[in-house]
Amino acid sequence: MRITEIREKTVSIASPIANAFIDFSKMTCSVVAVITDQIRDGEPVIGFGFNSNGRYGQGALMRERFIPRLMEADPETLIDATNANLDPFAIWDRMMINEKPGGHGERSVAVGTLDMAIWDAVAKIAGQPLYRLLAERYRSGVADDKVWVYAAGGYYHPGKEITGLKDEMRSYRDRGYRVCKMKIGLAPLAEDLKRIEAALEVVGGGQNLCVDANGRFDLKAALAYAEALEPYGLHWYEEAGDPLDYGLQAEVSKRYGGRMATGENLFSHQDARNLLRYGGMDAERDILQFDCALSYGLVEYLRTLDGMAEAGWSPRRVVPHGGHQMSLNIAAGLHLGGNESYPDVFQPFGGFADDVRVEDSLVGLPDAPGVGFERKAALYALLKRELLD
Ligand SMILES: O=C([O-])CC(=O)C(=O)O
Ligand SMILES: [Mg+2]
Repeated sequence: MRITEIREKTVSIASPIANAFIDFSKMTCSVVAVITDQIRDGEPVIGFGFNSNGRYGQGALMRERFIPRLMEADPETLIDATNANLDPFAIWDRMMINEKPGGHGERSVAVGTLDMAIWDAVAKIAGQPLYRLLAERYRSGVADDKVWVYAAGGYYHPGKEITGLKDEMRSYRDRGYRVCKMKIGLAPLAEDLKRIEAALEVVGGGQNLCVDANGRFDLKAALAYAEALEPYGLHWYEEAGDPLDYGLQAEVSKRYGGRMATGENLFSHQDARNLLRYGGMDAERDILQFDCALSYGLVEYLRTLDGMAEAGWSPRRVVPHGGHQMSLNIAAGLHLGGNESYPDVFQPFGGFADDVRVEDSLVGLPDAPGVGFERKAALYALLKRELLD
């Protein structure tokens, strides 16, 4: 059993939206195909991956380091003999050979993208949906059959007035989402409060609205927002300050009475552990948002979850960033607390299988081998066009 070829391409996911820190006018994304010599239904097994959103395509790192390391390895060393399958852990170790510790940045995205494709191939070789394979290997067999999801959007957009924001939030609610998320921090506080109050008119109360500052605030601004937000009783207040400023997070956690969420820009189990050690977050109340695609993949995610358990955190406190099917599989298979969803933005990467409906903010997963990319027609068409044709 061996990987015969790995292909990668950078594609555009540009759009006119902006959060408090970046606009997405030049946003790109890596897509990869890991082609194996295994045959299922008369076709070679191919695993697909992509790098979520918000970090740019990582083709150069893959081409120069990670793909050659895998292709130069003795194929026997990348096999899981017990399960007669590829070994994602051996593959991860091989990709990370001669990489120094620390400084987790763009390489974690390159490795996370390849790792997604490896797990897709592993589940396809096993003939199982990934969430079931994960539940069998790591959670005594039973996957969740439904995952809680919330609708993320509420971006700043040229020409989008308050009525546009309300229409957007209403349309998420009409599509079965209970909790919705909107951006804050690009407008001044007073204007953001008007936007929040408008959204609250349509989502049915503070418990149904999250706000996301995308790491924009210094301590003073983060606290000013915390004080202004607290009376609304929001579902959560996300990424107030710089993702690595655990001191700021600890101070805001201490002063804000509601739930906080962060972690989408922490890319290693060491960074996640530092957040839990020094960020003052509450294991009974707060939410962690690590995204496997950005943070060295599922192999590293398992280490992050182990670190959380050691610190007394349940996996139910994790609701990953990214709105993609890989995190949805991890959520169902490893019993996380839910998953982000982008009903409208970052298409065709955001969103789940075409025939999956959201009901009362819950989604099921398709009964298809792998991650389920083939069950999302627009995404599968893109992967095929860019990587296989
Ligand atoms: O705007 C972004 O970069 C995405 C984001 O923060 C989220 O989905 O929470
Ligand atoms: Mg966010």
